[in-house]
Amino acid sequence: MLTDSTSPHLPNDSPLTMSPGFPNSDPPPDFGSHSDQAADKSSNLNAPSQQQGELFETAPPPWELAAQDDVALASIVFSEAPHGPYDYRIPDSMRDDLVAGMRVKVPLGRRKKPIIGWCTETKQGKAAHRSMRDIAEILDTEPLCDAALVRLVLWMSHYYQAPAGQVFDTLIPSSVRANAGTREKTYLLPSPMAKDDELVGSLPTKQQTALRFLIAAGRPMTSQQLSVVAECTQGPITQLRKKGFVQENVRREMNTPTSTRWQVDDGEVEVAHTLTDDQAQALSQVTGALDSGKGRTLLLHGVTGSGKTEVYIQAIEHVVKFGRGAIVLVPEISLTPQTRGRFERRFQSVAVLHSQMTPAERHFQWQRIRSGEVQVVVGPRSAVFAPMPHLGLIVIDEEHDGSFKQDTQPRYHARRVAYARAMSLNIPLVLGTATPSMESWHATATGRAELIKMPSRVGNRPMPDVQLVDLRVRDDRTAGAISRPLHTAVQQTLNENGQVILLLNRRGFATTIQCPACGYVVACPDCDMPLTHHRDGGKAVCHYCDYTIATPPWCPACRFDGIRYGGLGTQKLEVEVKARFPDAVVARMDSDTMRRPGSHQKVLSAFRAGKVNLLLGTQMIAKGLDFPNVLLVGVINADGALHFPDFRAAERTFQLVTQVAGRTGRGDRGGRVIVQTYSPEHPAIQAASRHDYELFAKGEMINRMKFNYPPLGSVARIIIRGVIEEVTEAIADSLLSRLEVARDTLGAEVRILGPAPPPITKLRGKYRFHLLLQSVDANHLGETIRRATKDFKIADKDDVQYVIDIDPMDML
Ligand SMILES: Nc1ncnc2c1ncn2[C@@H]1O[C@H](COP(=O)(O)OP(=O)(O)OP(=O)(O)O)[C@@H](O)[C@H]1O
Ligand SMILES: [Zn+2]
Repeated sequence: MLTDSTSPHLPNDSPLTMSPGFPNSDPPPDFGSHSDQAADKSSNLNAPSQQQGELFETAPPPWELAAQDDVALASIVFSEAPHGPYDYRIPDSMRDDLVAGMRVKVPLGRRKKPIIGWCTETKQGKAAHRSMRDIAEILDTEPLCDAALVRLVLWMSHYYQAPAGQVFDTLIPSSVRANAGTREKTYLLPSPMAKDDELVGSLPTKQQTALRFLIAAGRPMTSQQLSVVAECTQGPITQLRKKGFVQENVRREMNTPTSTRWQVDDGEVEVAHTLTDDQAQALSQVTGALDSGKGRTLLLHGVTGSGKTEVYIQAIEHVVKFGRGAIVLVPEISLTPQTRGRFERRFQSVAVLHSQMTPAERHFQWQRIRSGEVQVVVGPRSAVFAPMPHLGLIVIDEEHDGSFKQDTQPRYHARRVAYARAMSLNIPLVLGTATPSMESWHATATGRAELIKMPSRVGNRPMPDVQLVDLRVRDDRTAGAISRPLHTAVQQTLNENGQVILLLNRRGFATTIQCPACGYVVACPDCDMPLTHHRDGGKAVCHYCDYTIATPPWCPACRFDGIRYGGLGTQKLEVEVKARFPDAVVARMDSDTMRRPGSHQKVLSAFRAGKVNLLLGTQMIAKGLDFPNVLLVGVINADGALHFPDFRAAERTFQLVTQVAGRTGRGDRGGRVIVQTYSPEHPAIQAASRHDYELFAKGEMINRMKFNYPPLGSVARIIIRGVIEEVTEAIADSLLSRLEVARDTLGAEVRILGPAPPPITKLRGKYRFHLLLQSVDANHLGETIRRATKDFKIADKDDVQYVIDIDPMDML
């Protein structure tokens, strides 16, 4: 992200307007008419194609253009194939109502019924051919996306190479599209006829009474309400309607108001702190950026416990003072009551978005946000699309977190999108973290982002001492997962009434089930990955697709009955911990124990209250938690993520160890960290043990430079999947040749690798191949793929699909 060449606001990106008046290409007769945006222009690296989104309002309004054009047209896109855009004629009766960002119904192909599409643009133009079709119906009275969000959609569609219709569906939750939790209510109001006293006087008494009540009320009423105040049955009211004395007005309303504030009573208090010098300095840099009225990116690099949240809050207070609002993105797993509470206690009107909302709640919050009453939206990556009318600031907390990248189409990164949105609105984007992503760090080095440092903890608390335990040293090892030094430290901490956090980034009990006699590994038939044994319920589960069987008591291959459970998951660790420290109250936090809504809160408040002595779990315990009595953090195996075939493996390891280490030493009693590892000399682990981000970043940047990996270059990945291995590979091969041709025609500098089987060779019953593309110029990369995949059709009978992943976050 943040590479110059792709910055949406840069002028050199720019003949990108949705310029009306561009010649229409010949449309396929059955599919409406191809829109300008789809007009076939041979791609040219220096003049990106017309469909590229432009985030700024640069196009003159349609009526200022070419007077010879004579029809009102709308560009419509669809979330299902064919995606469009196609041009439709806007009937005169709809001309004043249709605006980009609304949904419409239009005829498409030979379909019997009109289908739903999104309007991306209205314009004046020439009907391309006589049979050009008309918009059938407009579905929204107000656009669901304002002009700026429509531009964001078009930009995302271009950059991530995903159909605009799909991007719209991502921006606007289905609960909003379906009006979840609302119903239509019919209101009555007097018609002009009711002004005629003589006419009214001629009505039967009951009807007259009812009508006079309605007139006196001076506001629309439902017939129910009217019958109550007028003390009559529905009969007279129905008569009034029939005779035309009252008119009907249908409105959509929320069924029941959903409570907007919850868990305010979690026993915590939130006071405005007197800022430390670091915080005050950071805040003034952020408010300076806010007051500059410019789009700027600020990277707030503050060590764990440096009080970044307080800086966000006071910056948002500044924004709110000017009648504007802010969006705060947090990783889904840090949407804890603690985070929520911090914001809810400090602002009047907060909307917290999370994955466990009902559709009605989601819709309700969306409407609240759009109405302008919400000051702060807090939520995971999708909150970047919150329809705030006066957005003044976007904050991304833990900006390095992998959950900001969506792993289904459109595969967007919330940081990249937030950047695009902020720059187009000329507002600052604040990225906060103790462990900046290499992308953001590089941006500060090249001047595209400003660096703000908070190098010390609140109250000048020292960073915790980190001790590395080399698991290769036999004397320290035990039969279990906990080494001798870690065991001693846990015992000491418990004796002193301190609390302990243990991190193991693998859920389940045993991570492989293998037969010692024949070597057979129990694997998922659909994914070819080893199944993980889960003790509760005696299940073997595929962690990629959730395929579940009863754990086999003997080897399915050779019937040997001594099948072995190898590898270590959080369940097994829990058993070991309970055996070693029988007096301690232990809680486990992983996605298996945290399935039910509210389970997070339950465990964390028990931990806060001191009812739990030892908390163990996966990475969900590594972030954001702020508990002063945690005196020891243990990392069971720091190498877990280190040996992944991924250029980000070291970065992830550094982040995880640093973040979890940061959970201790946050109170007056200090704290220490024990990290168990087989590679204590690894630079990522060394740097994490010294809390030295810059040391890590420097070494890592040199590694990335060798191969032009991001952030020094751009990467894209194309995954091809299909049911028949040979067919899938053949299609991957033909895609490769198209990519090579496209690259050579464009003269683009792009390295293409593959097709090769990725680490996960089979997923949900489909074979997989991938192609990796690399370039120092994101534009070259994007254009090459766009050109190669344009008109690339795969026969239905082959049953092969491909997905494009721009800036992929994993290579699995
Ligand atoms: N100026 C201050 N004076 C006293 N306490 C403060 C101040 N600012 C923040 N705190 C407290 O310090 C603790 C740490 O703050 P916070 O959780 O914001 O840190 P952080 O930088 O986000 O850390 P992490 O990256 O580990 O999540 C919190 O309990 C917070 O209430
Ligand atoms: Zn599977």
